[in-house]
Amino acid sequence: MNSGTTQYEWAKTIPCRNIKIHGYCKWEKKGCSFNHDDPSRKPNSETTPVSEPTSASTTFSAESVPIIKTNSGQVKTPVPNSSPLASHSETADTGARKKFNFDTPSFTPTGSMVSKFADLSSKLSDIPAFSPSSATAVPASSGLPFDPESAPIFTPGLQSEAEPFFQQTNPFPINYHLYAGQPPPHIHHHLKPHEKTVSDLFIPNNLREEIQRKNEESLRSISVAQSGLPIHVNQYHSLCPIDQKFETSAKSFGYVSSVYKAMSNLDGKLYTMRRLENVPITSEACFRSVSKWKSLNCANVVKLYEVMTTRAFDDNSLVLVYDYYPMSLNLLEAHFFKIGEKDPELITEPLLWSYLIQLTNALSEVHKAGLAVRIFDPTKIIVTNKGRIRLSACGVYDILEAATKESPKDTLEDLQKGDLQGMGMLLLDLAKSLVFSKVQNLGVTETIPKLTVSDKFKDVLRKLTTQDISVAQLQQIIAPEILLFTNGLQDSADYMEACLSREVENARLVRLFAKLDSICDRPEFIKDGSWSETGERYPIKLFRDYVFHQVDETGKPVLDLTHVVNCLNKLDAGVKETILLVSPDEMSCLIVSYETLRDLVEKSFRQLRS
Ligand SMILES: Nc1ncnc2c1ncn2[C@@H]1O[C@H](COP(=O)(O)OP(=O)(O)OP(=O)(O)O)[C@@H](O)[C@H]1O
Repeated sequence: MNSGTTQYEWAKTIPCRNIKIHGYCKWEKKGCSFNHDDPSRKPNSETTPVSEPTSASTTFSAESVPIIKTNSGQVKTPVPNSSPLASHSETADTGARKKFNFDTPSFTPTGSMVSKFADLSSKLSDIPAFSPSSATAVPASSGLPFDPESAPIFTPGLQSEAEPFFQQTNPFPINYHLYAGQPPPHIHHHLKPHEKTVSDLFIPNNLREEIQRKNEESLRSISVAQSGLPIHVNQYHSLCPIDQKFETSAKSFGYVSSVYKAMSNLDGKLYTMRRLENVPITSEACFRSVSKWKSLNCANVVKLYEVMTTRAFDDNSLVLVYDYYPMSLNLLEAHFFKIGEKDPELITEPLLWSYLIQLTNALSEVHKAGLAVRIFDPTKIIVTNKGRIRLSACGVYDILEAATKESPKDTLEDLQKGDLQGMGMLLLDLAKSLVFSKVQNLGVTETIPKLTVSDKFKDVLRKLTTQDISVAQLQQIIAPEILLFTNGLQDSADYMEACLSREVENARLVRLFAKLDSICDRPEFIKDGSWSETGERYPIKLFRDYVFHQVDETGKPVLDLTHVVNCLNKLDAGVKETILLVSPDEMSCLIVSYETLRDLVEKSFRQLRS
């Protein structure tokens, strides 16, 4: 065909089918012989800017995501059967014109996303809002007009002409590394009051690392073939030695003992098993005190759950089951040995006061329960957290004594007095490590004056080790220090709460991640276009792209954590704010609110589960 000439006169009266089908004819001025005087056409419709929002968007129904087939055969954008768009004067009467056509003058990027957004932002008010409507899919032929090609990528924050980049809606500087180390302190100095680093969004790295290490330690396991341990001991399985020394000498209790981590088959929780080999348990009477120990709840005593005898280890073992505290070390290991890379922690006077207060608390509770601790061995007190100690082998002596003796030698009162003295001796031993001169061979009364601690602490040590003092009297003497300690505990609780509040969003975000990923791109539904290529899942899929797969004007991935967190929080909250979602090929777009998206996610996830 020659441009500008009409070759076929007979065709002049026949309406051009391109106009019927596509809304315009791109050969109109280039030689097309057919009649282009379609009364429904507006002048220059073929030159309408492709980024014109009125022709760029469509509305979308939550309950039913109607389906349109594009010319390329792809099943595409949903169109509602009743929507604000239907009453739009231009779109209502030019339904056919706005169907997508590959021959439509193609969208030409204007250089950057900035200009695209700038065009769009001024027209935002023209984009009809999404309103959930019917649950029935609307066939393509009855679909509302939609020109996907002219729908630019859109980010809701781009309302301001002056601030066109969507990243600018984000309140924080971008940091792509979730777990990047803390920036050097001087960086903080230059931050404006409203500015934060990504690390401010999460719990401090050292705390996170500590918790992760504990989790790792909890998950550590060893095969039965390697450990030579039984597959299970009653309901406890997955036994793993905690004490790595594998010593077989009888130490603290006069019996060879070992400590294992084990999982209960009943509740799936981890417990600590203390096993003593070949204990001559002859009757149930040996376990007389066990019920009292089991009912004792104290923050400074490791809780005892169960005591049993077993032949699972091919001997007559006595097994005591306690709470499990991953990564804990006993006092000896914590302060006097280098364990792996960890140097022993220095003992200071504030730490000694803290230990004294915690042990006094333990004694007080134990004595109130009509029991006695009886052992103040530094290996039988564990440090479960920084500065937090717990008595770890309670109840063992009571059982051993009952198993080996006819009747107890000491009365409960004597044993309880002995506890105070035992505690004093333990603290004295710890305090000795502060002294550089040789005090090891001196008696108690000569050693105390040589200690490099305050007079008050020396006085307490003297009272504990050489005088008759009750727990109540001790509590009175150390009351001011208890208050100081309580103050520190409250500060620590506040700090932990603050850390927790930083991470509190993360749990719900993970749940959302899980849901989104469970719904989108399911391999078994790949052939079922109605699962995620159309229908109710399609907006979810587009939303996922909107959150995670944004690119900048050069096509480079935009890795903006704050955008991800913002979007997911809004989705979780189901806010009414609407966003425009555009398919990766820019052929489909839809406006949908977070509220609707949330309902869709919930509904689709429920469908998966049903
Ligand atoms: N409840 C517990 N949770 C976690 N770890 C614990 C617990 N009780 C003890 N441990 C740890 O187990 C390890 C061994 O403990 P302990 O020294 O009491 O056992 P042992 O060496 O077998 O005793 P013994 O001195 O009688 O030989 C220590 O590192 C201790 O911190």
